Amino acid sequence: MTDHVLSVEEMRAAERAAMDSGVSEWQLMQRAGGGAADWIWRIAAGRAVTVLCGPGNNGGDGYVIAETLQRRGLTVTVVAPVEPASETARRARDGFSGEIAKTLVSSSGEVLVDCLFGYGLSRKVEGEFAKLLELACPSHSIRIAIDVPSGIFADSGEWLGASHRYDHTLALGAWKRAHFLMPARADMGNTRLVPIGLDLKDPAERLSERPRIHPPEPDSQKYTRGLVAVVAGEMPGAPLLSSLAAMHAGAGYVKLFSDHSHPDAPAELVIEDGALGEALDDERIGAVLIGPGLGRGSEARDRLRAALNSGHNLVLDADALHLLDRAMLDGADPAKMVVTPHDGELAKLCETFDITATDKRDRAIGLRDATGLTVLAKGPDTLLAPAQGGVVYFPQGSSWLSVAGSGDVLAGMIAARLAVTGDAVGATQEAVWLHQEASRLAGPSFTAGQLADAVRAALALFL
Ligand SMILES: NC(=O)C1=CN([C@@H]2O[C@H](COP(=O)(O)OP(=O)(O)OC[C@H]3O[C@@H](n4cnc5c(N)ncnc54)[C@H](O)[C@@H]3O)[C@@H](O)[C@H]2O)[C@@H](O)CC1
Ligand SMILES: [K+]
Repeated sequence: MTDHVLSVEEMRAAERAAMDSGVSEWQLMQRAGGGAADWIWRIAAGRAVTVLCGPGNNGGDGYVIAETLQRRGLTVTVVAPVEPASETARRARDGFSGEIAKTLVSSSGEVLVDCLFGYGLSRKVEGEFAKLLELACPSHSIRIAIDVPSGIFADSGEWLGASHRYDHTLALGAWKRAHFLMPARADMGNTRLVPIGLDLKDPAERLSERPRIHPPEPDSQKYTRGLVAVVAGEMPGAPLLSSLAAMHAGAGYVKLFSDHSHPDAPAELVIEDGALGEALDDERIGAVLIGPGLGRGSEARDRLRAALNSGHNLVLDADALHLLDRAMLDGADPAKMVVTPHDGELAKLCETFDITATDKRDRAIGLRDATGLTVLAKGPDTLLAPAQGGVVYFPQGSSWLSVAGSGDVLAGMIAARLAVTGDAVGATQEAVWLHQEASRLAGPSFTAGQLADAVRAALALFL
């Protein structure tokens, strides 16, 4: 299983379970160190390797890596400021046939392998360890972190001590939360998983699997293929962008409920003005999107109430997230709703619903638990807290997605996929993947309009 994302406690439990089933810690370390060495050997491509070994089993992995690479003919230097503290790490140290230095002798090198601390980091990295990283990281041209960069707290992704940038991070046995959370994620470079044969059951938290999107059924017609209603408000541009994205993301029919004139809208987009309550009273509607360009005045509030009371599947984004409160949710069905806050909107929602958590994952979970909503917390470390429980993480997306209107495009795609499938959690994941592929296809420095145009080609990659 490669999609589990484990907490430190769960990781320790998985390793204990492996040991209970007869696999020793030493065997696990051999698998971890041997698997990591395979990657490093390829990355190093003959260059000299410096391995930093800490006191715990992360350091133990380091000695296994060093011995494996040395036997394969690489020049290996091991630096270990302190003696191993665990029996298994001592055994690994004793199995290393080369010299062990206490400090870094040469101030420059080629490949750095950081095995000072893994998920056992329990406090800030200071003193000789901090100095060693300060010296070694900038002076090596390729930096590889084993399991997690030393100084990263594996459960939260925060740095305990100074941060350093790595080119590669090799996760051992299973992904940890830090592999998908900022700020850690930005400093890890390419991430790869080294399996060590753990038998992992039903993960509460996992990495989103690349989806398969199905073409319409042979007997489909425009209404059964998914009718999306995009509700506009004060500003005309954002809901138009959402509508365009929805049109390309597989919906059979997209209607924009707007009182603006929209001279730039394509002919295929049906624009209706007039009373919103009546317009939404159409049971063929598969999903409603409200929020982009909505505004925050009393009219916006009325439109949001109409959407919440419509009984349809609902995507709430942007301004709708500033207006939403407990009273508005009364009478609505949170199980049919997805909210898509970025960090600022998530903070506002947490204030509204009295959630005191400070980090992104805990806030998303807190909001989900307090409201029953499915929460997509957007950003460079987008994560999904489904109403049913658990957390879903995503592979790293393009940083070019940080452009105005990008969220409007994503919201439109979620609404489209939700109208097609009726499955809020599946639809949201499909849309995040489409968003990321569309950004790759759109090339660098795209506008949100160009991103929306690329959605159709992106969808073809998931059929
Ligand atoms: N337990 C197992 O079965 C396996 C563990 N593996 C490796 O073991 C790692 C976890 O091992 P450990 O639990 O020993 O933890 P670590 O190796 O991450 O570090 C723990 C040691 O460092 C000390 N320490 C923690 N924070 C410190 C700080 N800021 N300054 C100075 N000392 C500090 C602790 O007192 C302890 O001695 C994983 O990340 C992975 O690399 C792998 O070998 C796979 C198998
Ligand atoms: K490490």
